[in-house]
Amino acid sequence: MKPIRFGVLTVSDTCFSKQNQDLSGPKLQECIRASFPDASIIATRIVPDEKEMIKNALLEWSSQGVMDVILTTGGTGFAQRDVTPEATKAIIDKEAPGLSYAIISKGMAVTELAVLSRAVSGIKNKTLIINLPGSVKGASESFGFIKNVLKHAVAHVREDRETIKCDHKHIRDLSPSKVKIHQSAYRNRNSPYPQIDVDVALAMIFEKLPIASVTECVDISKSLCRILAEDVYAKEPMPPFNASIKDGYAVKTSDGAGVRKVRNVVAAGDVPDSARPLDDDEIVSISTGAPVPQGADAVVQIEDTVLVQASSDGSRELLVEIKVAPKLYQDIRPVGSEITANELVIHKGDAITFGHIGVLATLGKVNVQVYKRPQIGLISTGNELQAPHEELKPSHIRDSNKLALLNLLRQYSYEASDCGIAKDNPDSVKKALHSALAHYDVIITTGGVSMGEFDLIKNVLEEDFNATIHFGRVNMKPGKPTTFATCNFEGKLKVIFGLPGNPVSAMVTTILFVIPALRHLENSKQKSLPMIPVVLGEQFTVDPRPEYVRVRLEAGDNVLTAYSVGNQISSKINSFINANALMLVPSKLVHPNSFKKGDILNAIMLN
Ligand SMILES: Nc1nc2c(c(=O)[nH]1)N[C@H]1C(S)=C(S)[C@@H](COP(=O)(O)OP(=O)(O)OC[C@H]3O[C@@H](n4cnc5c(N)ncnc54)[C@H](O)[C@@H]3O)O[C@H]1N2
Ligand code: MOO
Ligand SMILES: [Mg+2]
Repeated sequence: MKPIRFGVLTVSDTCFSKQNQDLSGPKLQECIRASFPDASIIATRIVPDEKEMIKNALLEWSSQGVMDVILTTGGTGFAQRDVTPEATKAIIDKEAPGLSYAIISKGMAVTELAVLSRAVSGIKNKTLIINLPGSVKGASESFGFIKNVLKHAVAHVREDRETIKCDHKHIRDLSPSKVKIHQSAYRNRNSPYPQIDVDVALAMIFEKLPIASVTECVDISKSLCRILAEDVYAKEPMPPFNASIKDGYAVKTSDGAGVRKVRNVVAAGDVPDSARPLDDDEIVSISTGAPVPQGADAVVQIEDTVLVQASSDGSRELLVEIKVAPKLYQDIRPVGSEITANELVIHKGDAITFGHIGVLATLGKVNVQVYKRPQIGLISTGNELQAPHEELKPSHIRDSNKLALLNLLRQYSYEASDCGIAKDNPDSVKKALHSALAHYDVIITTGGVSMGEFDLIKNVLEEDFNATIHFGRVNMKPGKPTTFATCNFEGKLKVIFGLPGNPVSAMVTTILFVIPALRHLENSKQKSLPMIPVVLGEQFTVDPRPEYVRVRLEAGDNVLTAYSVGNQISSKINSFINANALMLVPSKLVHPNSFKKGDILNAIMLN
């Protein structure tokens, strides 16, 4: 469906007369942008509590066919001058009372005073008009109560049958999950998923996921870490003129050493007099970065000169002695000596660093084409989970995975959105996944992927979303039950990483699988994180599974030495506090004995 086009009309005498600042209008714009990122806000306006002026604004906006929704804020109360509902009623073709009813009834859960609203909603031409309260809190809360039905409402007003059909399918899809857990006595006693190696799992991810072909234009200031989708050429040479490398004097080498007349001063940014090239025995006082005047072919640094005569007030140098005979072109950066005009300076496929951004700024290129990134949603699962700010109830723990993973992703430059906490029952898992799949391309869940009767992610993905589970177990410690699946949701390929619930397992598998997958999806050349050799500072025991051990690397003479941060159990989230690397200790099946102090293994740097 085409993005929704909004108008926001603030109705207030005091805001109109500028006695008060309009806060509700801007707040509603913020709410619109947050809930409908691709929507456009066609117009905003402030009118006084005058029925005719409100009517005129609504009529003007709804007659042009450019606005789908007009939100009004203010003038819905019992005061004598509150006339927004009357103005709205006077111009609409049809009422849509359900919207106002929803606002009032849901508002009553917040404050009893919501019953005092007289707000009206209705349709004029092809525009839906909704009255919202005047307070910032009331306006934003009320918008929150109806925002979920707006898309569907607009589709109806536009008579967009395709969207309506699709929305109805959504609603059907939200029927209870097909997964039944009452016969759990007969559940699998062994995992049906083969335990594959990490590199096989990674190869499978790269094989199943497409690389980005769609690009978007971004401002260079927002392009850090993005993958460039165009070759960048220089329009102009750099430097654009012959520039001095030193503070000193622009001279003619043919004059050699000796006393010279100082003709004038050329500072950085000055344009030298091109009509009068430098004469013999003349020099020009010049700053670093200033253009070298015509006729000069070298710069002599001030350290190699002596003042011979100054003006009587000391403000100007008249005669200066050049002590050392200059060499041709010394201390001059010739035009184009760093970048030539039309040169290919940055290549398509590069990951943009601060250095690239500096070059782009130099070239005057303010926007660049980069590959589109997937939108990422994060779901925690577990009946035991509470939000970090909550007092712990018996048998509960706080959800640490959500914030740890959001920020781990951020550390690798990816932004993800919080898609809530699902309970360990099929309906709740289905609901959370459904809403995440509707909004995001890559969904990361934590918890619920192992062997327990309440580990439901894999079943719900298969049964309710017809997902293909490409792998459901990996030969690694921690992270064994890591699950990778794809599904088709409304014609789009969606990617699901079902990560183990144990906090360390979730973080390690994000580093090993999710970051490379995200990089692959955005066409990055560097997918997996590089491993570097490190020297063991102590003995490390071996496990049947290849183990990713949190270690502290200490820099010594040309080597990094690894020490364990202690207990490596996958629930111990604080083991990340002193760790700066993940070191791979190969499986006992490959290397039966412990690794000794001085042995060399490979590690991924964490920070
Ligand atoms: N019979 C078996 N049991 C288990 C196996 C197995 O192979 N056979 N594998 C173990 C391994 S290895 C792991 S890892 C865990 C993975 O468990 P799940 O992914 O099913 O996760 P949960 O059971 O939901 O939770 C595990 C653990 O993590 C805590 N948790 C969950 N979510 C969060 C969160 N958001 N923040 C903080 N902590 C969280 C949860 O309370 C549990 O303690 O399974 C083993 N079992
Ligand atoms: O794989 Mo689990 O992550 O060993 O604890
Ligand atoms: Mg479990």
